Amino acid sequence: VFSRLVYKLWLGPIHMQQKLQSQGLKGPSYKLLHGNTKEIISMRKEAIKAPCDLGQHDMFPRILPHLNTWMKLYGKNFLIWIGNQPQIVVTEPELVREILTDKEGVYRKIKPISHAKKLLGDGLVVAEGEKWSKLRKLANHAFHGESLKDMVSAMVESVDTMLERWRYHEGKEIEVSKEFKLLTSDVISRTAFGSSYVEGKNIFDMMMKLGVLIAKNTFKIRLFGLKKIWRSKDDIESDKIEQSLHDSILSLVKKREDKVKAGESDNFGNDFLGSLLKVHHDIDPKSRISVDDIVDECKVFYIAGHETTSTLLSWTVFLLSIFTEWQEKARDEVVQVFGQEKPTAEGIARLKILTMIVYEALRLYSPVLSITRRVHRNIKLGKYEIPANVQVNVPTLALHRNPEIWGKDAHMFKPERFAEGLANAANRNSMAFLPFAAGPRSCVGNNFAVNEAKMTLSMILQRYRLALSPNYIHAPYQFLTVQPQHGVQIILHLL
Ligand code: HEM
Repeated sequence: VFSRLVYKLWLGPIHMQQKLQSQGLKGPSYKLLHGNTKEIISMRKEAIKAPCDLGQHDMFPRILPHLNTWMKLYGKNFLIWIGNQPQIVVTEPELVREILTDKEGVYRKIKPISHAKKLLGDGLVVAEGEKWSKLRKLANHAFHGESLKDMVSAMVESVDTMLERWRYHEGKEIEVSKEFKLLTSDVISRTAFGSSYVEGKNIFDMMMKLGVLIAKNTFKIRLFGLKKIWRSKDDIESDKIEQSLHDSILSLVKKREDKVKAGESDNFGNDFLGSLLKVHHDIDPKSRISVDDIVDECKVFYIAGHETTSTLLSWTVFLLSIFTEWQEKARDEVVQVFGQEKPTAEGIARLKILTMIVYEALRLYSPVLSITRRVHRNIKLGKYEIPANVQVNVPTLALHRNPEIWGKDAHMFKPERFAEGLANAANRNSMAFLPFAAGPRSCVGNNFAVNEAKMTLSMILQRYRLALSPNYIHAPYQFLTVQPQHGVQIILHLL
């Protein structure tokens, strides 16, 4: 046991470090047990001590200061250590393409552990192989094409409910990031699960509590096997939350099933939950999914379906409130397309300026910071020979602000970059803009999120002129996604 431990914690990492360094993959040196996590934690603490200047839109040095420092020292691709786990940070677009477009299953998802496992289970975000194909097919159907068009009226209803609350803040300040959390929770509840935010409120509350535990324990190194003999206060709490979360989602599922059993409905419904239940009851056992799969899938869509989009909305409103010329342009376009009528799916697709603004917000304030994979077997990545079980980490923000791709003004808000469409931005480099990743595991909710954001912004712009409150403090920080730490305070001027 002792010699295995010595190998795992010291000789193995040192040997791996030499092997990778000899190929040119340099990086901060491995430290016993912690790897580089202590340095990472202290650099991150230091970087967020003071707020940013309002004109600073390059978040990389603030949110990922360790990568910013090490990129300067070690180049575009380098090696870091998360505990005794080697991780290669990759920012070269050609290598990123090899990783994200892999069809042979070499670059696999990392199975979440501890509190993250309780949040995501084994749903679509982490599933692999046949299970992934089955779940992805269901989600593709539920969140694309015609299904998306059918969701428009539910989205409009949710935005209407939010704007009703905003009436009490006209001419005054409102903190919009909280509002957008409520809104996006309501939208995903209505569109995917046929309920309202109020019904799903305890589910969202529990997920946020798990989110807090994940954030608190990120980079905490636990000795292998220790968990089996000693459980921390956070472990015990997250066990309890996981159980309650499971029970709450199950009761939502049962409610839908009971309606069919009682003859109140002749099918499980056309929304995402309905399609999951249909597959659960499929006559072909090979096609079926279990109840636990349904619960995990609901968890994934509750969390992925609202947290990211609310962050996107907060940053876009922040940007519109300081770049008022773009706010005016976007409003002119919205009024031209919809007048004062409610947005429609066809009209949303015609909003060119608003799309450019949303893309530029996603480039600068990308809600998801990085994409991580585990190398399943020995593989050649560009010129590097990567051994199995090494992780690769693509910090998408590093590509989004790369001046070699985007030009010297990469750190500035310039929606005109996207004037010729997504494919023609960034010198047609398709790996330069990755807010939704790319390849087979790219975001299944991409169109849903962009539609929801454009719909919400259209309805806000039809009614209000947005001005940034002097109380706003510019402090992007990471909590699951990249959030405005102190919210986004906006003054609403009725038009
Ligand atoms: C602005 C909003 C959003 C952003 C920036 C975003 C970003 C991402 C990214 C970067 C990934 C890839 C993660 C990886 O490969 O490690 C991803 C995957 C995923 N996203 Fe999103 N997302 C957004 C909205 C949504 C919404 C609204 C939903 C659900 C309705 C959703 C559901 C998912 C799912 C299920 C996956 C996993 C797909 C798979 O592995 O096959 N996302 N998202």
